[in-house]
Parts: sequence; structure tokens; C-alpha cells
Amino acid sequence: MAVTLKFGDKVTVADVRKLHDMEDVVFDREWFEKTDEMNRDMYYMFRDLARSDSDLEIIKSRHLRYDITRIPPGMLGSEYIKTVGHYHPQVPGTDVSYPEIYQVLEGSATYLLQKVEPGEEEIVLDVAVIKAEKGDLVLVPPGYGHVTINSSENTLEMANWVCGDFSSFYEPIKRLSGAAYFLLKDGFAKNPLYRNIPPIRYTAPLSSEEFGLDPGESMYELIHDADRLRFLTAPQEFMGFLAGVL
Ligand SMILES: O=P(O)(O)OC[C@H]1O[C@](O)(CO)[C@@H](O)[C@@H]1O
Repeated sequence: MAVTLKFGDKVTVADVRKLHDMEDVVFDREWFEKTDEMNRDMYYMFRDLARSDSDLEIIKSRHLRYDITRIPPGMLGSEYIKTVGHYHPQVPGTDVSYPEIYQVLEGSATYLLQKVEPGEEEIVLDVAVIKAEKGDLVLVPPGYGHVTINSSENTLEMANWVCGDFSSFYEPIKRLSGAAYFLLKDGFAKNPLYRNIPPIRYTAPLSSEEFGLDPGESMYELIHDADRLRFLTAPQEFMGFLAGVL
């Protein structure tokens, strides 16, 4: 049966990532080879949301996208459930890649952000981990790939604002069998396929006030103040701000 989300006056059917979609990025190969759950649902992505047609018009005219992702708790063998992970392309005509902003709506999340050497993606320049709770905001700056992990016992629901004009790319993370670290029951383990992996930098989520939001207020409301989201579509104009968020 289709999994749906009611948002405003619209019902959206989820795009579902299944276990077989995670094939390239699962740490626990022994478990993966033996499991008979290839069709198990991993997480649900409700894309291109808007509370109303007039909101959708604003969102489209700003070249934005608002999604909600639901990740139930679970294990991939010895590893906590996570997203596949991806990078964003560069804004055409610049050398700056598109950023993204997340907000935790329910549960808690561990965001792993990694910066690698362009063209030599196995060389890691920086890894930041941000633990976020309900209401927290996490900004993925230009140049960072990202994976979201649910290492809790509860369902994680999170929202993202991102530019709607590009497709993410998955090849480097899939080729390297995942991100630079895996989150296992015993803690983070380095991915041996990467080189020069630095220690994890633990950083804090952003405060809602920075975006003119009240504590705990949904960042969807930024649609009424959409200039504040311009850094997502024209990040090259906001490098000072974006360089300081991690
Ligand atoms: O594309 P992945 O790595 O499976 O991650 C899914 C997440 O990424 C997004 O596409 C936004 O970057 C969301 O829709 C979803 O939360």
C-alpha cells in the first residue's frame, strides 16, 4: 500500500528507498548478502510539497523545493539506518555547489557532511557531524556531500529546502561504498576506501533566530520571507555566511 503524507490541502505519495537501493553503501556486507529483506522499505521521500497552489507558485518562481523525508528506526546489520548520500552539482557558471538546509520535524538525526578533493573524491578534506533534535536547523554548505543517519529508536521526520533546478549525484559515494565514516552500534568507523580521513568535527545545529524564525517554528514559513532562502539558489552571493556555518 502506498505511503502518503497530507500537507496543507494535498496528499502526496512517497518515493520509497528500498534496501536494494542501498546495495552499494551498506557497511555490513555479510548481513547484506544473507538478508532476504531486499524489498524492505528504508525511507520515504515526499518531494515538492506546498501547502496550497499559491504557495507552490511562490516556490516554483523562486526555483525552490520543499521535501519531507521519513526514516523509521532500524539497522542495516551492524550499521544504523541512513540515507544513500549524495553531492550537489555547481551552480552553472560558478565553482560553487548548491547548499541545502534541513530541519528536524520529529525525532532526532545525525547529519554527516563531508568535503572531498574535487576529482579525487577518495581524499577527504573535512568531516563534520551534527546531531539535531526537533526544531533544529542544519545547513549543508557548498562543497559538502551528505548522509542522514537515524541512530535513535524513533522515527525521524525531517524537512529540506533546496534549489529545485538540479539533480543530486551519487556516483562518488556509491563507488566508495558509502561516506567516509559509518555509524555502527559501537560508534563511528572509518571507511577504508577513503584516504587522509580526518577526525570528525562535531558541530552544532544553527539557531532558528538566524533565519528570523521563532524557536521550534517550521522553516516552511520562510516561504513568506523567501529572500532568506536566496542563498540556496545563488550561493555564490552568500559565501561569507556559508563559509561560517560549519
Ligand atoms: O537522495 P538520498 O541520498 O537518498 O537522500 C534523500 C534526501 O535527499 C533529498 O533528496 C534532499 O537532498 C530529500 O528528498 C531526501 O531527504
